[in-house]
Amino acid sequence: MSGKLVLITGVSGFVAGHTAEQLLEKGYRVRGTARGSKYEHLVKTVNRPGLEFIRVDDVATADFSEALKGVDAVLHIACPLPGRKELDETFSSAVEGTLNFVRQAHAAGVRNVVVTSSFGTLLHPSHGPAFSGGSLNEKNWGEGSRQDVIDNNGDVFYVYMTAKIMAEKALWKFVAEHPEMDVKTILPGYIMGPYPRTFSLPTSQSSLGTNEFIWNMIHKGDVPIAPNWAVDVRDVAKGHILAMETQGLPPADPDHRRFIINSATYSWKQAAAHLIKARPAVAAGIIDLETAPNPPGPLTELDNTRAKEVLKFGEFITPEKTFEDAVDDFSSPALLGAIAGGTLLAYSLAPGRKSNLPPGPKRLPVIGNVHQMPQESPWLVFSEWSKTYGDIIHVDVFGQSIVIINSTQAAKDLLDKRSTIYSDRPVLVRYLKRYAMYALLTFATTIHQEMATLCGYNRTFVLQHYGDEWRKQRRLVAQDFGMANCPQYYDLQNKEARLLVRNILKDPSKLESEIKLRIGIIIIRTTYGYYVQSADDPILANPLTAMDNFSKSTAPGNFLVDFVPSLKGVPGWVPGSGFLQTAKEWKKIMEAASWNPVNYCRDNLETGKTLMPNLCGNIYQEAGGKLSKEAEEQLVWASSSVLGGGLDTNMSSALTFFMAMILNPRIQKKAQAELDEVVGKDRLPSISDKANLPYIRSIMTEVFRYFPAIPLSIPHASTQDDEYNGIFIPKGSLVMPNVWHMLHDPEIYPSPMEFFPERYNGLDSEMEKVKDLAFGFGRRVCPGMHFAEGTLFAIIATTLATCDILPGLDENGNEVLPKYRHTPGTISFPEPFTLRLRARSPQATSLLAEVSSAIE
Ligand code: HEM
Repeated sequence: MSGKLVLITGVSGFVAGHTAEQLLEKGYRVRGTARGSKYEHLVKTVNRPGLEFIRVDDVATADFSEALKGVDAVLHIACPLPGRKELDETFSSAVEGTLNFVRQAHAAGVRNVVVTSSFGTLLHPSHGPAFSGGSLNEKNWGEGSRQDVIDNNGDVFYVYMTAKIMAEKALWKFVAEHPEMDVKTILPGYIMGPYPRTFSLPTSQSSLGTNEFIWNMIHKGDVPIAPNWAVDVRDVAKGHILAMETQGLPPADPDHRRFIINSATYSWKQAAAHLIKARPAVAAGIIDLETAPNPPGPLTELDNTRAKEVLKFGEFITPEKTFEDAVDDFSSPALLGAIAGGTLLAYSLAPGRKSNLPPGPKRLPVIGNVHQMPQESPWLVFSEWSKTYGDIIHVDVFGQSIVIINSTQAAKDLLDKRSTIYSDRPVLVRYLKRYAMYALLTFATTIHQEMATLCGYNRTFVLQHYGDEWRKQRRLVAQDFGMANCPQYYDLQNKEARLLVRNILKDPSKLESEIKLRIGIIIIRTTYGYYVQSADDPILANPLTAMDNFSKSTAPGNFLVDFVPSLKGVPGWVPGSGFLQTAKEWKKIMEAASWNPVNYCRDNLETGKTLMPNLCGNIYQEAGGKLSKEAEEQLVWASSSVLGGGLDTNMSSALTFFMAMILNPRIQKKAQAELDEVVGKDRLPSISDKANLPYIRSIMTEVFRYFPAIPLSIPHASTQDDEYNGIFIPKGSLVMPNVWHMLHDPEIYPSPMEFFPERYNGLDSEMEKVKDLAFGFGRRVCPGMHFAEGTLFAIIATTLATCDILPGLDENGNEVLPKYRHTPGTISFPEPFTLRLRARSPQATSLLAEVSSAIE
């Protein structure tokens, strides 16, 4: 068939590039399709006799008539990956990406068609069959459905495999209707190996393809738990060509026309052991794989007998050679140079996408993005980075765009002004989770991990995508805790603040537990109309246990399912699937914690036991005592977000207040003078005094600034491609405002590490600027901010009016001052410290003693 013309789609890709090279070597002529910018690049940079290019932008919709002219056979290798499209769009572009091309090939009279499919079509997207021993052959088919993907929260593997299954099934349906077509499909394992030399080398880590696994393995990275089916890219190319050349198979029969192309099952441990010997130069970069999690069951083989017998494939390249050649390519100066220049901002290399980083050595090295990601107090590290990289740091962590914003202006421009496209919450894709969890985003991953999802924590709107369900739940909370409604809860907040001070005065060692209890009481009472009696009251204790489980479930590495989300489909008997049981139990606790108080509220409305007003009670009363099932569910999950959103945050700020006061006796004196003058000593202050107490307001604001409870806010996600000041921000970016940095900018807040309420000159307009940052942005801004201020103000004013706050003492009676140190996590607390309270006067003590602890 020498001299015949073969059309290859997506010719600049890893497999297609090798296929083109091998065809040229065999004497074929090759026409390759490429998308716009790649096409331009190829035309300028590649000049090889027998090889021509044609521009095709979207395989799902393009007109291939020009491309198909005079063609003898076609190899359809271009593969539209799931990317960040809507689900239906992903599926239809996968199916149409195949059908559109094959239909046109048929219309153009081209019969010989080879289509690249995937091992993913052989098994269920859960990967269960991959870890059950035995072997898979071409007769196996995976079942994937849209509902399955949704049930698995859009897990990337589910999306990818389901799209591939749908596309290949649609193809065989078409072939059945057109039996004159000579179609074959190629099902490769994990494709690895060297890059084709005719085309440019990858220019970013995220474009290394599956070779990225090897790259990570030799750069102190981690390796995925995968079925370990290894095939050399050159063999995949060879498989396409042999399939194209093989004639006379039974027509329209997928059972004889699908070909698994796979060399062997080859574990990471085997690969590591081999490379340490064969390529000692990379040995130091390989982590100890003995500690890597084991697959959940015995690996299944991919049976390549049909390729050997029907295609006369001959010997496959061994995985050892594949790994060696890939590693050799990695150390080629050309590839290293290309990557080192661009990985931090992989986007910057695509046309129209710009880097904001200066060229040259200041760029973080390629792997540094992940390994340099700070584990503790990342806001402090990002703040340092801003000195080098500027106000917007755009990091690519294994293909996930993360935008760290260190400037108030940029945060407001993007998250407030463009809130229509920056109000989503991130779904952290598998790789980001896998790698960054260890390093970067303990805080961000806390909100979107698989275990957390299994336990049902993703149902409250704090974690939800920007959409209808979020909107409905949020409306309920925002309306009840909005500014105008807050005064209805002042009495309760005042009373609990007073009981708090009275109890800590008695026993200062209870500082933390008492703050937690009192804030818990306030929130449960205002949300459900139930007055919590003690810390072990199940109505408070259950949600606290649920929150605690949430932290455990989201702690990096605690649950294997976080590493392989698709394990959720694994049957319970598979070793290692114990997490399913735990998830079940924790889900039960979460459900009880969320439903019980709502049930209490509803069922006791008529008896009068439900204390009014309260969020749920108000909603039931408005609806005449009964809600539809859907509305009730919304209320349950909306109300459960109040404790989650309001407890730790308020508690952190209250602790910061006590810490700052211990360190600043001068400020205490000045605040007490204001309180004595405005409120007098005959009564306790109240939230209604707030308007007349500018210095107390300034202290409260300075608490928010000095030690913001959520220093990196809760990350938002973008839902559209965007550009800001020449920087391209891709759709799906995780956007993280470094609020701590903004509130410690010395240009705006001189001597930022000093607790200095005078910096606001008593001006509310200046104080608002702090709250504008500390409570988040745009449509996601904290709906409880006014309510939270009420609680905190009551605690600050009551404590200062009645007590002096003194440092705790060590065992020798020496004063111990607290240190400005953060605990890790999304919500950060000052590190534990001790204090003493001293009543300012007998009168203050008796005013506190008079506070009733009756249920109200
Ligand atoms: C000092 C106390 C508090 C601080 C510092 C604080 C801060 C924040 C911040 C920074 C966010 C993220 C906003 C964003 O994504 O841009 C947030 C969200 C949220 N907060 Fe607060 N908060 C506090 C108290 C409360 C209280 C008392 C409630 C209960 C009413 C509450 C409920 C929520 C909820 C439900 C969200 C999620 C909003 C959404 O995703 O749409 N917070 N908060």
